[in-house]
Amino acid sequence: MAKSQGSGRRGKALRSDGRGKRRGEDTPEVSESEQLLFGGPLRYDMGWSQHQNAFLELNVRAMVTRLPALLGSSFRLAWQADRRAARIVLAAEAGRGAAQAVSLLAMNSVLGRLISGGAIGDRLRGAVPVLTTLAAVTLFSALLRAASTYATGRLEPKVERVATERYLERAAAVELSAIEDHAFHKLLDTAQYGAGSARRMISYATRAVNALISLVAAAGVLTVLHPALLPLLVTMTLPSAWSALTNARRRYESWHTWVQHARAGQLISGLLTEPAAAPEIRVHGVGPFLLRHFRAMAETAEGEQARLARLAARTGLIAGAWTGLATVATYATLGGLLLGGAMALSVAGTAVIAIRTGSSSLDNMVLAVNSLHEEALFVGDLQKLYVEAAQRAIPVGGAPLPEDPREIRFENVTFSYPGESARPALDDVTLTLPLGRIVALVGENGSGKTTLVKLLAGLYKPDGGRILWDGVDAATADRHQLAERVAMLAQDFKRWPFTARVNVAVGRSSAPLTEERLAESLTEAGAEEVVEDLPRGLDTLLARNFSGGHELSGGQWQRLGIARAAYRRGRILVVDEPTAALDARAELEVFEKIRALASAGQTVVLITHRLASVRHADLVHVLEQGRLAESGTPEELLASGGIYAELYSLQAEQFTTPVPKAG
Ligand SMILES: Nc1ncnc2c1ncn2[C@@H]1O[C@H](COP(=O)(O)OP(=O)(O)OP(=O)(O)O)[C@@H](O)[C@H]1O
Repeated sequence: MAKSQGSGRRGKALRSDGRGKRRGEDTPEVSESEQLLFGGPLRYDMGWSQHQNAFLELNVRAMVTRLPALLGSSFRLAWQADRRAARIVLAAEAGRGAAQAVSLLAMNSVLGRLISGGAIGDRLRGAVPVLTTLAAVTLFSALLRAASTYATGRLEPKVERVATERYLERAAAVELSAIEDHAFHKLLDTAQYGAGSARRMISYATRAVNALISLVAAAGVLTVLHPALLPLLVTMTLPSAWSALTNARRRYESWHTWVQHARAGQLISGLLTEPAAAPEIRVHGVGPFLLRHFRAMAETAEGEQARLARLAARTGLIAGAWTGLATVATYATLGGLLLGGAMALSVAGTAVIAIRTGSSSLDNMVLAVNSLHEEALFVGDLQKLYVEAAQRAIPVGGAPLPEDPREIRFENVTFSYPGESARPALDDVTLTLPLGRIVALVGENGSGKTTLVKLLAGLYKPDGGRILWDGVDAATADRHQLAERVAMLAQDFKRWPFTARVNVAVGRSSAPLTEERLAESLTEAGAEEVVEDLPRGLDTLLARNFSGGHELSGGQWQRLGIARAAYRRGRILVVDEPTAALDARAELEVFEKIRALASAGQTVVLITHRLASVRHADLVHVLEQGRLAESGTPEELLASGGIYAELYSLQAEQFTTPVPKAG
């Protein structure tokens, strides 16, 4: 990656993973492994392309013109995080620059006195006051350096924390549709590097400011000594600036080209160690297959590193030769000025020191600005995310929803997921969910049941039609209130890697945890036994990968999930396939519990394929291909001989049809 200094996560990604064979130096091909994983050479746009060319356009002129903007944005980041520390850094760095100018002038005076005529003792005595000043300035500069180091050390983690917190806060506040949107997710991915970059920008900006001030000091002193000396400083420093920029640009280009390869390598190494893949890796012997691909990728990565090293060595040689020539020219000019009597020996001595200081400052500045520019690209992604996340945030406020609505009505609701699909997930659906009852949603796979409850919970907005809570349109309602009234046990509910207690109480994490409510919820869900069997009861960590962690079976998790939904105490309880992982006895028990919840006045919206369990529902809506096909009580639907009756008898037949004898 194009890191000019330090390692950084992006540099690491390329070092550990790599690149494939090359057609030419700048047009690398993609390895077989990469094609295997992503289905084609570099078609997978990683989102980096947003600033792909920004860095490639960078040259000495661009670097200089962009410097004020870069320093400005670093300062803004620092200012937002800690104003006091930002002021200290700025003042200390300005002070150090001034101290450097004073030191150079003092040095000139010391040399002048030492070289002048007279007894050596007198000359030394004459230099003492200036030497004392020099010592005081050096001490002052050291103190300033310490202050700057301390303040930068305080600033950096704060800047990163502020940026990360804002990133996470904004990411958590966007609509579900944004999280599921491929483009937004890509931005989320890219922007995650922004906070680290913001942190690094602080130290690079400090270095750049410091180098800039000492450069100005050295240049100022040189101009005072002799106007011909300034161009010499520039000539000596240009080669290293060119070499630093060329190498950085190459690394950046290489990283852009190989970022996907790096990700593929990481993906493979992750697969080899993750617990979820472990059984199949062992039983199906997938390990050697994955390892083979990993090795191939690592080898191509090494090849890329070698190529970059070769080019860097060549550039270094050219720059070294150029610097050597420039140095000879500089000293020859100084010699000429001395010989011609245009410059005193003491001035020449100071000039040599100033040129050395100035050229090392310029070197440092090039490196710092180079890195600053690169980090700024990633901070730019983060800022873009902030803006987009704010645009896609769940709205705050809205019309109040009735506390205890009598019914929720879907009126001609149509909804399609983004992307291509043959038909809408919900197509002109009109139905009613009377509150305080059990309403079952039934239908074949993909008929739109889960989509319907997601719309009910406000996770998506209808493309057409309305969802009315006693006449209040959910689209304009207060989303916070809407979520408050819903408890949801999704099909793929989250198995939080926390304790059993937290896994239940997370159902309402905004309120303080109450043991009484926890115990009630466990009873309502029939999950007491699950907890009793845990080695440390409710305090057992449910994350097998941690020491002391424990894993539950699918059915046990499902009971905890029901307990979580019960703990939430939402007016409407949505349960999507609550018994899929339960044994027959547990299933009966869970439906009993759900019935009990409904008779306590809670509305239950139940999605299940187990039609025997639907018999106890007050109302059944049957969906087919996104449309409402039938509605009624289970008895009415059975009597009408429609889809429900057909699915019901298919399931019933499974138990009554004799199993054909083998052979
Ligand atoms: N997040 C999503 N993005 C895109 N399409 C989706 C998404 N979720 C569901 N779909 C599509 O929407 C349609 C309805 O899916 P839905 O999950 O609502 O069906 P379902 O009736 O709950 O199915 P099942 O019984 O299998 O759970 C399907 O065609 C599915 O492919």
